[in-house]
Amino acid sequence: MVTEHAMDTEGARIIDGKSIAAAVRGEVAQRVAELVARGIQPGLDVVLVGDDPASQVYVRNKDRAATRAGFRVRTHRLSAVTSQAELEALVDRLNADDEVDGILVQLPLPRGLDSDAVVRRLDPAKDVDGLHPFNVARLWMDRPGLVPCTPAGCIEMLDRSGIEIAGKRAVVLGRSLLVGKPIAALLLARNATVTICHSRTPDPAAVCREAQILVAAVGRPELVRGDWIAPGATVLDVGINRVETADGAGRLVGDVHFEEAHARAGWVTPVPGGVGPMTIAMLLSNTATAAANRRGRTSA
Ligand SMILES: Nc1nc2c(c(=O)[nH]1)N[C@@H](CN(C=O)c1ccc(C(=O)N[C@@H](CCC(=O)O)C(=O)O)cc1)CN2
Ligand SMILES: [Mg+2]
Repeated sequence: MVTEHAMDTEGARIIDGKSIAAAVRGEVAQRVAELVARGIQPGLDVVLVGDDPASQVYVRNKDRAATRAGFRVRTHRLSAVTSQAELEALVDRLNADDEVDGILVQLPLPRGLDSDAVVRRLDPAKDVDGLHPFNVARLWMDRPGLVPCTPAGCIEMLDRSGIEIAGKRAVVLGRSLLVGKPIAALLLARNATVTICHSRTPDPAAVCREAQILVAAVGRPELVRGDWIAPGATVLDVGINRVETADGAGRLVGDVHFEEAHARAGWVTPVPGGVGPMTIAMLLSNTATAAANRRGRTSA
């Protein structure tokens, strides 16, 4: 699960998101099998609006991973000219369908559609993205609820790598509803001392250098350089940025300059193969939780 290195000589230890995600998916498959054995077939409905190429890949991967884990999966593909009323009518129908345990509306929605209104329309008990205001409030109140998938995946990676959170200084770069704010809430709930940096923070490098746990989620390719990182820190890179290369093939980079981080940090997540794969694994986990909660079983 974790690649061992002696930090002084070989650099940071790599937190292998691919293998941790595979372990989580295996555990979820077990929980689904237990539900099925009790006569409950958990179901996930994924909604994709428009033809954004990245979203199409993510939705296909969600469908495939959920099917493999034993969920009944339906993917609803709507055209880019779908109206707000049509989209909300679909959400209403899925809310009312007792066989639907989880509803995921892939983001971003095409321009002109109000994603906040769509998310508010979801039944919070089926909101497996953890974005409905009810679930956001539960998170900040330290109450059990559905938690956004990528931040939940970050915590899972720390826990499964044996990295202590309580008492640590944590810095989160970015304040999005999908990642920055919820990861800050989760770290706070685990008794870290949390600072959020954003585009108006003076000298973010100096703030980041204070971090024992640094989470980068700003969508700026390789913004975080080696000298932003305290020696031995844990660095979670949530960024997934496609950059051009001389050969025209392009490549994926995170918000962190990997080689420089590797030379300074104690632990680091790669891109690809770090935080990204955890997003879908935690979606499956949330869907199993939603199914167990909705159907009156808490053991799964
Ligand atoms: N409704 C939601 N929309 C979006 C979410 C989300 O959690 N809920 N997150 C992102 C996209 N996303 C899932 O939807 C996602 C992003 C990345 C990965 C992943 O496995 N990345 C790989 C690289 C994949 C590649 O080659 O592009 C990695 O990092 O190794 C999975 C899911 C925005 N929308
Ligand atoms: Mg990654």
